[in-house]
Amino acid sequence: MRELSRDHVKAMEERKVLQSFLAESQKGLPPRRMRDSHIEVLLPLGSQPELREKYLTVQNTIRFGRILEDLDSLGVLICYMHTRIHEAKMSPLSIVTALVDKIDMQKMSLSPEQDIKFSGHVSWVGKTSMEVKMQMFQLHGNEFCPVLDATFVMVARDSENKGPAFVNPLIPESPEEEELFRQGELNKGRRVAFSAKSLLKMAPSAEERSTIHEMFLHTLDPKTVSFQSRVLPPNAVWMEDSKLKSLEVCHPQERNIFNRIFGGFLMRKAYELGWATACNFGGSRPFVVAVDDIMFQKPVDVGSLLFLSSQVCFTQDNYIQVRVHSEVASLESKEHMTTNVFHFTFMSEKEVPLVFPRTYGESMLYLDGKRHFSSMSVPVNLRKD
Ligand SMILES: CCCCCCCCCCCCCCCCCC(=O)SCCNC(=O)CCNC(=O)[C@H](O)C(C)(C)COP(=O)(O)OP(=O)(O)OC[C@H]1O[C@@H](n2cnc3c(N)ncnc32)[C@H](O)[C@@H]1OP(=O)(O)O
Repeated sequence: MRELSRDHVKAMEERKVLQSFLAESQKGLPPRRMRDSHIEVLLPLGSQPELREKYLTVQNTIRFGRILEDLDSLGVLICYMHTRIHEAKMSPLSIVTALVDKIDMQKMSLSPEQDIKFSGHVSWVGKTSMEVKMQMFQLHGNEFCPVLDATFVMVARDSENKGPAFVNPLIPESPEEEELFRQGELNKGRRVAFSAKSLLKMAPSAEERSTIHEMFLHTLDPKTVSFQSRVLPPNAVWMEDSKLKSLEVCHPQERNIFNRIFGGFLMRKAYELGWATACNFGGSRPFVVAVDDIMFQKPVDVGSLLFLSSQVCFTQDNYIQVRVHSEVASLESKEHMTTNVFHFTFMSEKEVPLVFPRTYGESMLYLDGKRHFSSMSVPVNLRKD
C-alpha cells in the first residue's frame, strides 16, 4: 500500500461523506444548458509580465505544454460547473480526463507578450461522460483572435474515484447547440469506428498493405537477390533511429486529490519529448499543428516511474507525425503498464526526410501514424503573424 500524507488521508475521509449526494440515476439530476457550464478565463500574460516566465520558451514563444495543462484544468472546471449541486459545499464527483479528442492550432506560434483568453462549455453528455469544447484566443491589436480549438472527454467518478457516477443531462437550446450536441454524438460513433478498425485488432486495408509493400521494395538492395539486405533510399531515416526516451519520477507535487498524477502534467512531459523528437528529426524548429486521440487508459499513481518513448512514425512534406508511448512501473514491481499513447502532428520550417519502417511492427506504427495524420482537419491553415 502506497503511503499517503496525513492531509491526503483527511481529504479522502471528507470525500467519503459526499457519497450521499450522488444520484442513483441520471433522471434524478436536473438538466443543464450549455450556458450553465460556459466559462471564460483570462491568462494575463501581456498585462502581468511576472506570469510569463512559466510560459516562456527560449524562442520567445509560449510553451505549448503549459497550455495543455491549462486546457486540462479548464476542462475539468467546466464539467464541475455543469454538474454543480448548489446545496453541497464540495462536489461529490471526481472528474477525470478520459480523452483529448482533438486540438487544432490556427496559429503557428503564440506570443508570450499578449493576453490570452480561454473559453469553453460542455457540448455533449452521455451517462457518466461529458464532451467539452474549448477555444483559446490571443489579443491582436484590440481584438481577441482565435488561435486554438480543443475537444476533450471527461468522465465522472464517485467521491472516492472508485466507480462511475451519473452526470446531469444536457438540453440544447438553439439550432447551433443542437448541431454541437449532434456532433458530440457523431464524435462518439467515430471514436468507436476508429477503435474497431485499430491495427491492433484488424489487418490493414488493401491500399495500406500495398503502401507498406511498396516501401519494403524501395529498401531492397538492388545488388543482392535477398529479402534481408535492406538499404535506406536517399533522404530517408529508419524509424528506429528517430526514437527518444525519457524517465520521470512522479513526485507528490504533480498529484491531484486522489493521489494520482495530473493528466496535464503527463501531457506536458509527453509533448516536450515529442517536440524534441520532431526537432531532432527535422533539423529545424517544429510547430505543433494538431494533437489527437490521447486516451488516458490508466491512472498514474504518485511514486510511479513514468517511462516515455517517442518516435517519428510518419512524415509528409514539412509534416512530422510523432507518437509518444507512456508506461508506468511501481518501485516495488518491475512490471510495466501502458497508461497513454499520445499523437502529435508537427510542422517543420523546411521539408523533412521520409521515415521508413524496417519491421512489421514498425509498418503498423507507420500506418497508424498515417491514419492520424489524415484525420487532421484539412487544410491546415496556420497564420504566421
Ligand atoms: C489559465 C487558464 C487555466 C484555467 C484553469 C482553472 C483551474 C481551476 C481548477 C480546476 C480543477 C483542476 C483539477 C484538474 C484535475 C485534472 C484531472 C486529471 O488530471 S485526471 C488524471 C488523468 N486521467 C486519468 O487518470 C484517467 C485514467 N483513466 C481511467 O481512470 C479510466 O480509463 C476511465 C475512468 C476514464 C474510464 O474507465 P472505464 O472502465 O472505461 O469506465 P466505464 O466503462 O465505466 O465508462 C465510463 C464512461 O467513460 C466513457 N469513456 C471511457 N473511455 C473513454 C474514452 N477513451 N473516450 C471517450 N469516452 C470514454 C465511456 O463511454 C463511459 O461513458 P458513458 O456512456 O457513461 O457516458
